[in-house]
Amino acid sequence: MEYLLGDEWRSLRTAMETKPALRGLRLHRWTIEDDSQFANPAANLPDVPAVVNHLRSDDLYAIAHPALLPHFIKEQLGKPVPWMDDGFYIDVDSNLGKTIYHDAGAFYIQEPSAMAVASAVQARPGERVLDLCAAPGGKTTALARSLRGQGVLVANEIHPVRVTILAQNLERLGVPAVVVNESPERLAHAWPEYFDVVLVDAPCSGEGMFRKDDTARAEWTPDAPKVCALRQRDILRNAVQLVRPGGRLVYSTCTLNPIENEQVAAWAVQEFGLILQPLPDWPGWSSGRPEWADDNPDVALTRRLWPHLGEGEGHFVAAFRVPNQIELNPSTGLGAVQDVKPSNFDGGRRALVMDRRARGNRENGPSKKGRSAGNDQAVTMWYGLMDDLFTDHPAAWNTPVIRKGLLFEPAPPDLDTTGLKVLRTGVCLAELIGQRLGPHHSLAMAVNPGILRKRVELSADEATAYMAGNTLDRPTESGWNWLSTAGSIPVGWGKGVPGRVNNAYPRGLRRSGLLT
Ligand SMILES: C[S@@+](CC[C@H](N)C(=O)[O-])C[C@H]1O[C@@H](n2cnc3c(N)ncnc32)[C@H](O)[C@@H]1O
Repeated sequence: MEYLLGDEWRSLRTAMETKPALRGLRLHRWTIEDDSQFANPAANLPDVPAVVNHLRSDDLYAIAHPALLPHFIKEQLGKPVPWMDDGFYIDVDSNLGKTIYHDAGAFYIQEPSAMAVASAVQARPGERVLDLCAAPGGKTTALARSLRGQGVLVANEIHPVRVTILAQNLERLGVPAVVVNESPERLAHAWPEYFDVVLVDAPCSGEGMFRKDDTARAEWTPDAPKVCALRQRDILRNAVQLVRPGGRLVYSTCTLNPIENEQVAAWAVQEFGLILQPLPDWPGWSSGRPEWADDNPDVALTRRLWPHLGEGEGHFVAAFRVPNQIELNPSTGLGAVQDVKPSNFDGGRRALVMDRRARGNRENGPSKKGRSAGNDQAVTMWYGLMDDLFTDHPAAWNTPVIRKGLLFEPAPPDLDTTGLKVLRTGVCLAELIGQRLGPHHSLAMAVNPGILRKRVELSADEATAYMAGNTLDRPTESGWNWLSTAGSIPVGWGKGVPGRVNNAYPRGLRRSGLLT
């Protein structure tokens, strides 16, 4: 970096060595945009169904809704992160991660520069979006919020342990995504050209995280950038095949060297004919450096977030449009990875023209696999449970997918998941406990409150007791009740019996002493 940056190197070094890493959060279930209308705390909270309708036309999830932010949260929000709606800086010592609001998925704690990535994706309601390297889920949850519950969201993570952390975070934030544990290559074969937009938030050498993360520093080696760049090119080769003609591909890293940044972006332009798209100039963002790659002037459309120029850690983002017809290099060759000192790319490329439009997408109905008499009985119980819980429900819930005693929302009808390692096809709706069927915690976190028959709003102290696993001593309607706090932020299910509410909060999630 000293060689590349010249005099500027000293500022970067000082920023990395002497300034603390910055922290941030994104409000997920609250939004600040309509906050003014709730300026008077005595004013009634908005009626939930009306709010949901305001945000969403015909879908049934309620990821974000305007509600009064508890004081405790509001006073810990610093200045807004300019490039992310409802993104804020928070104190480095903030204890917001130890609150009931955190465990209720009301916000996601995310490093401010990392928020740049979802903002560059610009997912729109109704789009088909794939987050290809998704764990632990920071970007997936932001993408979900942009989609407002409309469209298709698939989150993939190749690592078998990290994918479960991803699934847990998506459950907590009520994100109804399909979650898969696959290699990009297998997905490229399964879902060619299915997505409007694919995000590759690539595994990288992590140099941008050096002041935040000791492990990133400890694991770095001089070879890391080149090794990572080969992997990044491999992932991109598959990612490109997942995007529909004319769709978008966003590539990001949290590292500083150009081998994994400008040079990968320039390579993708050369290799696949991708077209770099402009990205905004938010305060502290700067252009990518064509001279650190192949001098393609379009590389200046990529964006760098430098720790010494902006308020956040180091990041790189490139947004591409995928052309209508794509040329793939038939060799397995991922191309030579350049040294830091740029050399010219080999322009002569052997082209294999794939007519992407000829292949089309495969249509298929819900899988019949795994249906048995026991499953039919579970579905009958599920219909009874739905009548008990809801006044209305999405049509897809009539055909749940049943696996290992759990009932899931089916995958979107044109997304064929046969043969793939799928953790969930959508929200987990219910679980068999012995001979009985109960609503799953994921459903409590994702459901639109407007369709529920029985709801109980808990005080902050009651929510703390509930999340620690306690029974609530208060009368309520008998049977399953949906419990919420802080103006319809979900906390889970409780079963009403005379004089009290029995606790159905999953044992693995219980925590004592959460703050309010
Ligand atoms: C930078 S992290 C993703 C962070 C995530 N997008 C977020 O915002 O929370 C990169 C991820 O890529 C995964 N990964 C590693 N090797 C991979 C490969 N060959 N193909 C796809 N993903 C890979 C890692 O396990 C890791 O979870």
